[in-house]
Amino acid sequence: MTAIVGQNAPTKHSELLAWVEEVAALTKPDAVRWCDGSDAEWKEFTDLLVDRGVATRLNDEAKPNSFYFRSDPTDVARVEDQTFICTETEDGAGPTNNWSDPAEMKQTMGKLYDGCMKGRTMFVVPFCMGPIDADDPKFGVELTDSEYVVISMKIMTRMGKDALAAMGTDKPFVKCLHSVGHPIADGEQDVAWPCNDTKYISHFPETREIWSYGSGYGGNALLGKKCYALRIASAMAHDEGWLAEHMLILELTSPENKKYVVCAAFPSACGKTNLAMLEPTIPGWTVKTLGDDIAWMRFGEDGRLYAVNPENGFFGVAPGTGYHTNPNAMRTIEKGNSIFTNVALTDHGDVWWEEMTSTKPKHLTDWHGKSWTPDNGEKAAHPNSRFTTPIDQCPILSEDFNNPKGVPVDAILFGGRRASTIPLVAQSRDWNHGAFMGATCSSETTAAATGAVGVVRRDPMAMLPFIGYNANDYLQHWVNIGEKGGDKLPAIFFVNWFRKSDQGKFLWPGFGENSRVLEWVINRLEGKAEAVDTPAGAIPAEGSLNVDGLSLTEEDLAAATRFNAEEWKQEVPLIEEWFDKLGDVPQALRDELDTLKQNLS
Ligand SMILES: Nc1nc2c(ncn2[C@@H]2O[C@H](COP(=O)(O)OP(=O)(O)OP(=O)(O)O)[C@@H](O)[C@H]2O)c(=O)[nH]1
Ligand SMILES: O=C([O-])CC(=O)C(=O)O
Ligand SMILES: [Mn+2]
Repeated sequence: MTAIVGQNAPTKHSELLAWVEEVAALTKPDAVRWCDGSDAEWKEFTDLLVDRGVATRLNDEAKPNSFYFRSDPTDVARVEDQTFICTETEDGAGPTNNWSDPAEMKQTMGKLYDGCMKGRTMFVVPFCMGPIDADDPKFGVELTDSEYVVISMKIMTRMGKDALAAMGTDKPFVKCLHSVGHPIADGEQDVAWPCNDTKYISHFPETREIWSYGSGYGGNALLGKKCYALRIASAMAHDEGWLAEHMLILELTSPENKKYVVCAAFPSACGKTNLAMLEPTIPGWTVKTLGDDIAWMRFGEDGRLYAVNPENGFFGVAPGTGYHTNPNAMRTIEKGNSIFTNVALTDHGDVWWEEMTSTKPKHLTDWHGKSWTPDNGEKAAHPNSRFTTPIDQCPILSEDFNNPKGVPVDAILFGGRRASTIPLVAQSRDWNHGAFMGATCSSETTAAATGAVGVVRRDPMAMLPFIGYNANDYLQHWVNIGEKGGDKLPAIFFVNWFRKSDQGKFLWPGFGENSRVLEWVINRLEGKAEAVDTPAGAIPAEGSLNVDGLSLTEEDLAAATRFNAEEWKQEVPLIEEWFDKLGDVPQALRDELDTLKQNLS
């Protein structure tokens, strides 16, 4: 194996070479292949996957150069129960993460990795999170035995020979080890979606390493995404004085032609992709997209916070995406060069999912590979089925997407999926109140992670599954950023598109109409919108939210936007319970809870 690694290696990076050799010796692949990220490589891999019957090439007229995958039905989402933060002390991982001792975890997983790539090729996938020409480019190398992961990483990151060249001979990189955990014995046939019932998604923030085993699903297997750009990066950000957050980034231009940048943190499958690509329904406003899932925010020379999207593609929730909800996502995927996983296949070789079109096709092949008709009572696409598509195909991509310095942030929104209590929009009094809003954010669980759907849980800054260290230290870091940034920091708001009527209907139409809330947010920054102070923050005064041309009854509008003291009195003990669970919550946030209680009484 040494010979194979050494001979073909297009790098002289000694630490990388040694690590590739070490992993190859452990996992025992049949071959090692260095990936260059070229179009020829993409063609070779996708041809091979189609020949093997693993992928289906979509109809070239509908989705050129695009491929369809069905996963194993057990491997469809992130596995939070099997996700670990491995730090020297248990306190390092804090009260919200699964903790394991690093040495113990490496021993357990070392046994699983032993020979796990037999019958497969180990791919070496160099990548950079964020622009390669950044001042301090953040490199990674993923070693994986999955071709699906390689082609997905080509879409989602700056992957291949340019990243490898920029790493030189000694630049630091995050070691990302991944195996589907499904060796092929001599003479055995491979399966379409190899994986293993035993899964571990482990992070070693102190040594900046990731070990993933047993899953091929996005958030578990594309290690540049949640594992690196959130869990490991949040630990880096803590040490280096910046923020790595589960946020979209959008640029908004007002009718006066003034530009603003808004970042928004919503939990998984709660509307980031949709808001990032929003088509405003109000005249004169335009939106451009910078990112739909992750924002890295650093202080610029002028003392403001600047946001960069470390990714290079979208890994978006398919169901609910259509021309009526997110036309820009549809236009992005229609250009092709995309991967679709666990959606349904039409009889014409195109893809379909629930709510993509208002009428359902007469016949489909569903995500299980079974014949499907509209009357069979089952969903054709898995609720967490996804499209993987290059960001540069987005018709409203901001010119600043590749700007290594990022864009200065004017406002941060936190949000969740709450049927009651939380008003459509509320502005925080100041940074610490905003951090309190983020820290106490709660949301109904979605299909993006395995486990029950629709259960309300606290999800601080939409980062509960993604904080790579102690959650209290993370919250303290937010407070510290507030002290450092002072009055140059973005204003913080809380939004909730998901409040429901007593009949269980969404009160607010959402999607493009959310532009009205963005307009109110900007008008607040400009001192042009009236608000009413409530214990939950400042909410729109009557008439200050633009509802021109919106078909919504007065009652529904009032119900969507109102502050209800009774509901908030019920919320307080839940927040107290949450803080008790966290334990060592920053004093500044405990003070905010006291203020809330005082204001309510
Ligand atoms: N009612 C309502 N639903 C929305 C709105 N925006 C998004 N959704 C729904 O939220 C779900 C997922 O939204 P996405 O935008 O893909 O979620 P995301 O936050 O990008 O999720 P991850 O990629 O998992 O981090 C879909 O089912 C959408 O239809 C909205 O304004 N109102
Ligand atoms: O990580 C994933 O698989 C997809 C995602 O954005 C999330 O779950 O928040
Ligand atoms: Mn996400």
